[in-house]
Amino acid sequence: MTPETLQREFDVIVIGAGAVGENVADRVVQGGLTAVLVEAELVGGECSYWACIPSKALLRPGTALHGAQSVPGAAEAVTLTLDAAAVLKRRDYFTANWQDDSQVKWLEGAGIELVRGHGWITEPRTVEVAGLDGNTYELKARHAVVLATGSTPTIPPIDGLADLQVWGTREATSTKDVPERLAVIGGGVAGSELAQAFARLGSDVTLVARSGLLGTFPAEASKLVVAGLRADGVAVRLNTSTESVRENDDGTFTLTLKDQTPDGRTTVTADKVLVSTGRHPALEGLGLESLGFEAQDGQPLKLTTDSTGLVQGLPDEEGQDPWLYAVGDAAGRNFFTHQGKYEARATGDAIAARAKGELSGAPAAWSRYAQTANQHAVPNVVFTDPELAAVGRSVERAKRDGYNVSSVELPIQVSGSSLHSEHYEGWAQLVVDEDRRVLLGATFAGPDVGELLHAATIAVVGEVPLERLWHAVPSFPTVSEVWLRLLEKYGL
Ligand SMILES: Cc1cc2nc3c(=O)[nH]c(=O)nc-3n(C[C@H](O)[C@H](O)[C@H](O)COP(=O)(O)OP(=O)(O)OC[C@H]3O[C@@H](n4cnc5c(N)ncnc54)[C@H](O)[C@@H]3O)c2cc1C
Ligand SMILES: NC(=O)c1ccc[n+]([C@@H]2O[C@H](COP(=O)([O-])OP(=O)(O)OC[C@H]3O[C@@H](n4cnc5c(N)ncnc54)[C@H](O)[C@@H]3O)[C@@H](O)[C@H]2O)c1
Repeated sequence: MTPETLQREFDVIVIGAGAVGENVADRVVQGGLTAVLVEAELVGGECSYWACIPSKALLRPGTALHGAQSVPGAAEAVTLTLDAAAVLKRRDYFTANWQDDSQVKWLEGAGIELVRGHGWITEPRTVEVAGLDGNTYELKARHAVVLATGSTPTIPPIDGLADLQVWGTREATSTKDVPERLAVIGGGVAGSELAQAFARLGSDVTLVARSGLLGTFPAEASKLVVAGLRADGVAVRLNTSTESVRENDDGTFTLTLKDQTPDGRTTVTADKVLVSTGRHPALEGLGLESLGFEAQDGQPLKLTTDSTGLVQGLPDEEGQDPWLYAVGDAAGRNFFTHQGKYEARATGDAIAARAKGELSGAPAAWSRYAQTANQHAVPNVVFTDPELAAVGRSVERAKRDGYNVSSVELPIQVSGSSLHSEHYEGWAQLVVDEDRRVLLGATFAGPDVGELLHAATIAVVGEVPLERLWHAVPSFPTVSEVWLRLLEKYGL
């Protein structure tokens, strides 16, 4: 077939059909507009095939097994270790074997068009797509173009690394085999979760963190995860930088680590090396330079968006609505699926409202068009065992933002936690705005605390006065009773 150039017009063009792009398109169509999604790989994006879903599928069996092993009576019934092949098979099920048919079907049902290929902006409201079918598509947007292109791994400048075929999180989450020895560089969320997943699947894991583990959490919380990883046999090397990585003749890798040993250096040999040292917005090759956006100081390009996701820095056009938006990882504010989808809902609704003349200028905070929670209440859970869960401001962040802050902390020791498992260890913290006596943030660490988080998110978003929160009685005997203990310790 001779390749063709096809011209199409839509109300809204969304580049990137990850969870975030899908949600923008859905809201736009629900708002009465037409939308096309442009996707270069799989509809569903990183989260469905290489990130949240497969990583949680790899973690959950180990957490379930450890849960049973931690309860006398059940522990006696557990006589074997994880069946790695069965875990990988279940992971394959959750990623639909890296086929996106069901997501495509969903798009069809939702009335969203799909063009498969790599897209980039050629001029305002115009996107060209090098179609995977060999055709070129020239797409025009009557109202908006949305960048929902996700993020790409940031590769650290470690000697030797650039030349080697090491694992990123994609290779780790989609692996068909469990390596005998795995070295993980990066002590953030992905590194901690995947180190534990592979340790429990049978790998001999070394996790190298240049400072503390999970450094964005309070130290009392993250140290419980360090203990959990070490209990699973992970060699957690804190305050250790990776000087070089080399491939050996037998295909294994040797890392030279700079640490506090008398020699100042040690080496670790592994069959696979996972690099999980953060991500940055995927904004390259999108034609943004033609609009005047340039990367600064050798750093990856970053955009600034307003509360509706509108990209800042483009000239106003007389009589025209603004047209360029960025959401989810591409917007570079939060790298979480749930928060990206929240942004997508607000952005999709704002685009539809602007198109219908129902919204002009900036929307009111907390209206359906504004991503106000981004400033106050971003929840996140680290799915290690024990888990970490946090929402809102930390004490340090609240102080920096000028709040009159106090905090209250406790080990989680309630009837619910004793019943949950033998030797339950947990920690909880509330961050309080003393002027308004409302919560600014909360952190929980411990087995299964992820499910405690939404109560805290509601309290922060609702700005529930502590005196009223006191009347939210946690059921007995749940781990949630830690809320009562925290409020009592606070003085209520
Ligand atoms: C290992 C790992 C585990 C994670 N676990 C969690 C978790 O448990 N919970 C959580 O909330 N978050 C988690 N995250 C973060 C989460 O995966 C991301 O925040 C989320 O995927 C972002 O969604 P998105 O739609 O913005 O981007 P993506 O899912 O990356 O989708 C972007 C899409 O755009 C496409 N694209 C990019 N450029 C173009 C182009 N020029 N033309 C056409 N298509 C293009 C890509 O192919 C991709 O499909 C995890 C991340 C990692 C790495
Ligand atoms: N459960 C979840 O919600 C979940 C799970 C995994 C990933 N994610 C998201 O995916 C994103 C990427 O995850 P991630 O763990 O790669 O990022 P991250 O930002 O959580 O952690 C990156 C880690 O790498 C370290 N690092 C950076 N440069 C380094 C260098 N040169 N040498 C050694 N260490 C270095 C940082 O200090 C940090 O500890 C995160 O922002 C997170 O939001 C979320």
